[in-house]
Amino acid sequence: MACGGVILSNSLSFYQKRIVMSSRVQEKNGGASIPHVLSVAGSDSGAGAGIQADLKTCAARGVYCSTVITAVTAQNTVGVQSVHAVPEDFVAQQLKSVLSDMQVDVVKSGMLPSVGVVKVLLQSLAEFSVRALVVDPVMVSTSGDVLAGPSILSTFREELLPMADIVTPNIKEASALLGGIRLETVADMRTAAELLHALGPRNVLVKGGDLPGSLDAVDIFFNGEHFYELRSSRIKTHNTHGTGCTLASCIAAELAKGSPMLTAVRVAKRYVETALEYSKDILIGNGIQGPFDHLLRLKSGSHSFHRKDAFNPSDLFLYAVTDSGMNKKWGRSMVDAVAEAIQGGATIVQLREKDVETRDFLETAKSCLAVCRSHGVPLLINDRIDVALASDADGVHVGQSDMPATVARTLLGPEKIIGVSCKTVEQAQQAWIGGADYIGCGGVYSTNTKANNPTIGLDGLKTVCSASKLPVVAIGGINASNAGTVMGMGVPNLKGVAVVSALFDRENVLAETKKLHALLMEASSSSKMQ
Ligand SMILES: Cc1ncc(COP(=O)(O)OP(=O)(O)O)c(N)n1
Ligand SMILES: Cc1ncsc1CCOP(=O)(O)O
Ligand SMILES: [Mg+2]
Repeated sequence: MACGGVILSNSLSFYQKRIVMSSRVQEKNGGASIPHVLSVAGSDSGAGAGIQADLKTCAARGVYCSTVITAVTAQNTVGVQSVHAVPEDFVAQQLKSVLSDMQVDVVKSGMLPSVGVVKVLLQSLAEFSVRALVVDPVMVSTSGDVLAGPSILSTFREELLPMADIVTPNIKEASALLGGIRLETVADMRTAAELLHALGPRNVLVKGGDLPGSLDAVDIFFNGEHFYELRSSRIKTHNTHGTGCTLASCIAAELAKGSPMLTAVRVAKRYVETALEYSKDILIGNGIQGPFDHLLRLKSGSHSFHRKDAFNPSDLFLYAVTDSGMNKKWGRSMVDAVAEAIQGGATIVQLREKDVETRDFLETAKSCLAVCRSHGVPLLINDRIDVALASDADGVHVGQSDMPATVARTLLGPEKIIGVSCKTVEQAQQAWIGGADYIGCGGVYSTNTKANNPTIGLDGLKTVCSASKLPVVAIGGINASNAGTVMGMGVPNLKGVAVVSALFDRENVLAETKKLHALLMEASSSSKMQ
């Protein structure tokens, strides 16, 4: 592949391409480049899915989006009434117009209605290199209408997927791509992800939104080495038309901004979940599946531009609590430690700084917040409501002798996350009444990190979890040797573990976080199978 005098081989990884391409952009422009996604997809007249969803998603994520229209559909919230495929040579002309002129970072493909259109796209990608290709293998609309027939499957499998940096099928699409195999469980989704990966894409995300009988929406991400089970709460709403297009274009947008693949996927899932939650009651059209509001602005009575992401209990899965003493001992800054923990799989971060000056605490909070935000990971502040407010962190964690949850809620407002430490069922009940979002329960085991903290053991943890109306994270003396036991118990409401020394009183935060993440994944999936 050649473009602008730079040869970009398909065998280069996304990261290698990023380095080569960013130097090229600087050479060409001598200035800042604008993240740019090209959406190659069908038009949806109802504007919930397709090109329209991609444009709105990229706008919401601060990324420029150009468009190549492959088909024009007449559709609404009832279904697809008619499809008019754009002639292949005209698709080719659109691709040439965009790619020969503009610096596209990532191509996202959606509806590709014929083998000819797939081939035209692949030819264009051979002529004009881009950093990444995100393939949403659209086959059937959410209303059940066929958008790409079975004749295209072998071209997808043999020619398109090997070029993809990520492919994002739902269960039906994954099954169709794999010759109709039955996909009924999360274990089946893992198998499908592995089989699809063998067809050549660098990463696979099998979306489990249609999986029956699960409370959470579970997606399986596989990068050829590791599986990640990505959970988000299932939002009760009919306004889900266009979620697949939106997820894929948000992944493309985050990649265009420079995020690593897993981060892009996590951010995209959170974005879709936030938009669905925000839009769950809006009414557009008379059909059974409505569109949602990508820009979070249309709800009647709501005129605020910014709305924080809703709290997601699955964020408690691997909860990293900082300690500047430990990080100093190992010679690293707080920001570096937090960045490594997130890279290793931490799903939420709490700054717990007992002995720092307020001004330093605030500066650290702001720097860590920038890292957390860029990865879609919430940042909480321990004890200090003032620091949380001043830094605009995502919330606070308070104990039984800190600010009561009700007061914290009044000070912070409805959108911030509040966690409360509880050792007993009564405290858990109070936390719920006070408007907390989750409880931290422990110390489960003894620890040197917090002095004079009686342990409650696994039995105490089980008792509180079973009675709690809020999601729970376990804390206290948890490390690689016992995290599996804690998560493997499979008690109700227990969503994860919070750890300090097992991550930060170690030489290699990244490796320790990865190890703990893998152990938790294994324990939680085996407890679900019991
Ligand atoms: C997730 C989580 N759970 C419990 C605690 C302990 O909070 P607290 O009881 O207020 O004790 P300190 O951490 O402030 O010493 C926590 N920090 N995080
Ligand atoms: C803050 C806190 N609250 C209860 S135990 C504890 C300390 C947990 O630290 P570690 O994970 O190092 O045992
Ligand atoms: Mg406290």
